[in-house]
Amino acid sequence: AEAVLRTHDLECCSRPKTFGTRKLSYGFKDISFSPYGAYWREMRKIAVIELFSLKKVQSFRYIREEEVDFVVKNLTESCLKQSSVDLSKTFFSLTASIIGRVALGQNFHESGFIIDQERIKTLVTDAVEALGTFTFSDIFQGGVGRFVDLMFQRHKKINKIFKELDAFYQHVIDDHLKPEGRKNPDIVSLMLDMIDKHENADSFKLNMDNLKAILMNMFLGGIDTSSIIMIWAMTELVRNPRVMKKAQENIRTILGAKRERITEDDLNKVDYLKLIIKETFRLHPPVPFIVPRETMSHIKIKGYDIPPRTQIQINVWTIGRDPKRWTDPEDFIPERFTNSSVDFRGQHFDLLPFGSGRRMCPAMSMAVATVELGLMNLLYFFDWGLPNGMEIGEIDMEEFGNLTIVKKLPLQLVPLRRC
Ligand code: HEM
Repeated sequence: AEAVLRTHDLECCSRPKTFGTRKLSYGFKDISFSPYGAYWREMRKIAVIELFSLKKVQSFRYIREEEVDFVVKNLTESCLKQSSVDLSKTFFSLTASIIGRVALGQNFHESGFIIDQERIKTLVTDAVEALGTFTFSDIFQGGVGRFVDLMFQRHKKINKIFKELDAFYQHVIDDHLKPEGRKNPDIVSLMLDMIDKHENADSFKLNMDNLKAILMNMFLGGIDTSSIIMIWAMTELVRNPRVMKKAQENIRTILGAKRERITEDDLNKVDYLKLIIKETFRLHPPVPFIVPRETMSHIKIKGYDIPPRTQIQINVWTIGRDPKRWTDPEDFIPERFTNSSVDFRGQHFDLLPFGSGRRMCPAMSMAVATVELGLMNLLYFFDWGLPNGMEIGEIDMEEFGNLTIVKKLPLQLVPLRRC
């Protein structure tokens, strides 16, 4: 669709039934990414009010800060060896650790955890890819599509991934159900408390499947996306030394030399980094087609009639590079946002990395806090070089993926400790 959709149009859309819910409900019931219908309204209310509210995001601040400190410590060790670092891996590990601790109260670095980070990476990557792949049921709703998918075993791989994730969630839930099991204020503990409270409610009753659906949403929606935007931001910065230098000078001047730690108290002091993040979202939205929507009622766009239950794909990647909307759209120029009110919070339809309207990303504040803190630390403490005499023009910019778009080749850079 052209970028002419008004907020009202996005309000008239929900998720297509075939997206997530059907695909993921083959292996086991009711575990879904982005549920649809009346059920999602209750789940979304819980997510927005109880799990991703600003207060909750603040309460997990210490986890983000500790995990970013851990990255800085590891990078400092790599500096001593003067070796290159796989920043794609570093960022994935950072976001996985944060989500792991926020959601489950457990850390993937800890030995003895039932699943290691490499396996989580494989599962999350495969699951996101499976979600973004069209199946016959997407096109032929009802029995025919499902039958053809069954014939071609289109769901076999998806089922396998989701069964493994289900077993993992179940294990963590069982641990939380043991006496003394709910010692951390993590999402599993919070939801188990809610399930207890809801037990006698007349209306919507939360159950274990709802809890697993929330965990699935957090794992598949939160790990990949936040790491992707940090990878692209660092890639653009090394390709644009002027911007990198300006960003580092800005951060180091404002925060002063010899700081031992950068915390979230520092985030609002530095403006230029915020412009860099906006510019990265414009050129590299991690979810280029946002997540599929379906019209709930008849709507009219630019004179075209769109009937109910039509699948809508909104190409925010193209909107972000549209020469009618942006000057020099292919260039990385954070200054374009100086004195501009355009933001990514769902109100400006030129820039929609988190979507908009009733199904927009409920965890935007949490994601932005992670991205800002991570990048600010990397830019304050380190200078960054290319490995093995590589030239800027040789940095590979190929994209890869379907539902999320990642830099195809890992980003390898050499850190030099500065501050
Ligand atoms: C930079 C990071 C992120 C980006 C770019 C992003 C982007 C998006 C987009 C484009 C959507 C669809 C919005 C729409 O249809 O209008 C979405 C939905 C969603 N996101 Fe995020 N997201 C990010 C981080 C996160 C995190 C950290 C979490 C959870 C921990 C999360 C959880 C969700 C959930 C649960 C939905 C589905 C909401 C619904 O269907 O009602 N996202 N996200």
